[in-house]
Amino acid sequence: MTSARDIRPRQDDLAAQAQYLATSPSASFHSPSSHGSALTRTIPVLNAKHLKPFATQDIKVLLLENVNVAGREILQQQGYQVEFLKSSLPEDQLIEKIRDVHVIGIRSKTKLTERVLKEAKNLIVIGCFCIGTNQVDLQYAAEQGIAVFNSPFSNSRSVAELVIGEIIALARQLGDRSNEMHNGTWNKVSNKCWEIRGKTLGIIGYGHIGAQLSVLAEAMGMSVIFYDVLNLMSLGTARQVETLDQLMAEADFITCHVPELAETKGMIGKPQFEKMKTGSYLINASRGTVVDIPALIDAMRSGRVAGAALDVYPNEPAGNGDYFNNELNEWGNDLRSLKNLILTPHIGGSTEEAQSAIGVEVAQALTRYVNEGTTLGAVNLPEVTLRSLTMDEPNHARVIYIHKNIPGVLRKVNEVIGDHNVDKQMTDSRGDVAYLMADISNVSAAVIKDLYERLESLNSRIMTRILY
Ligand SMILES: NC(=O)c1ccc[n+]([C@@H]2O[C@H](COP(=O)([O-])OP(=O)(O)OC[C@H]3O[C@@H](n4cnc5c(N)ncnc54)[C@H](O)[C@@H]3O)[C@@H](O)[C@H]2O)c1
Ligand SMILES: O=C(O)CC[C@@H](O)C(=O)O
Repeated sequence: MTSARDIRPRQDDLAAQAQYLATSPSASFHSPSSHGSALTRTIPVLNAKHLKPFATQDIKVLLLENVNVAGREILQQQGYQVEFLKSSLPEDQLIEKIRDVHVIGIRSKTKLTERVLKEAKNLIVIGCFCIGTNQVDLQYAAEQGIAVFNSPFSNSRSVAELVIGEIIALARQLGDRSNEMHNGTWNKVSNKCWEIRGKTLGIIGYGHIGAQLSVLAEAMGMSVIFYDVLNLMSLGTARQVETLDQLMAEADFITCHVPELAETKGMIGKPQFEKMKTGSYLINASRGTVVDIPALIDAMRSGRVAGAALDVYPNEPAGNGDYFNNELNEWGNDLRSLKNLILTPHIGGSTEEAQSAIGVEVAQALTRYVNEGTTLGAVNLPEVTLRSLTMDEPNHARVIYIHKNIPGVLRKVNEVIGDHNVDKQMTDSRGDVAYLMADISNVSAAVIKDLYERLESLNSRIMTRILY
């Protein structure tokens, strides 16, 4: 039995359910991941009972944007109905599809706005198979009781390696020399081509990617400075600077690794370019809104910026093809006309290693959430977990009550569950939303139905699920 959102309860009695669970195909769920994924955050319980709130084949999953096969397989092995599409969908088609599904998996392109999520009447969980979660209205999702998971660092190394490659490529004008050779021109020059040894790298945003990059850059003889809103421990001999202006003025190479936020929108614009040293370089592999591209074009034309690498853009196509044109971004042709400018199609995290690690990590988080209600790693709900029920506890039920964080709720919930034997319980809140999990023993199907209906009738209710 689960939420009022219309996933219907199985009619089996509990004994039959236990029998079904014992032979469930979900054994892979507890197998260890080779990439140290989120799974390692939970302690596996021997003889754990796999809670299945409903026939797994009734769970509908929509995967967009070519989610990696490793993730797809984990969801398919659960018995869920998995629909897979290579690209994202236009909003009207997305709304049509999302009405029907319980789980959606996306990457950076699909925008799950309030308008889209309003139509998602059955949705219980969103998986962002990437780092960024700016494409989802996290607050609105939380208010609807929809959990959101991502993969916080599985592609960080891939991005850091790409940036290292770009620093050298820009310093040596590799893109231009290669283009010339492709066009039959031999142009053997050293003018304004540099070693990176001894140069200063300025990192904006010293999180997972920025810190990884810092270590790699120092290993190649660069000096590293960084700017971050948080006061952070510097790795190696890197040095935190106090202002963005200071970083812009000191660095030879500047690279952006901040999330898309209201405060980071247009954070590198005309005033910042004017602070840069003449002949310095800019790299952006964070989000397309962080750099003002017309201002970059001006700075490159004036010679202030000697080269740049862009991996992300304010508007990106839904899928692969001939779409990077002026219709998408009006400055496209101006950008293409510039020398020593590396343009890549948002591939910072696109390596085999990163994509399969992300696939496994996010698919496991989704499976754990659907089957056990565990929110560890959720980016918009409080992190709540209870140790797994075991096969020796066949008549237990797990109550999950997602509710508004208002005074007096726990008293009312305890009036409902307090007549039963509550083995364990955990509750936590995050902003306006709270998440309660309680394991109750010796319950019959009739009791479960009664508990469910009483919790659903409370005015604090956002979503009730009972797993057994
Ligand atoms: N190109 C790609 O394929 C690709 C791949 C992965 C991530 N990304 C993007 O890169 C971003 C950074 O990734 P991460 O894993 O390093 O994130 P992170 O959260 O680990 O680090 C971000 C850092 O930015 C800092 N920050 C936030 N706002 C800031 C501001 N206004 N000024 C200065 N610093 C600020 C934070 O304090 C934090 O230290 C992601 O949010 C994502 O959008 C792109
Ligand atoms: O794979 C993607 O679409 C996004 C990659 C990257 O920007 C991320 O946020 O992890």
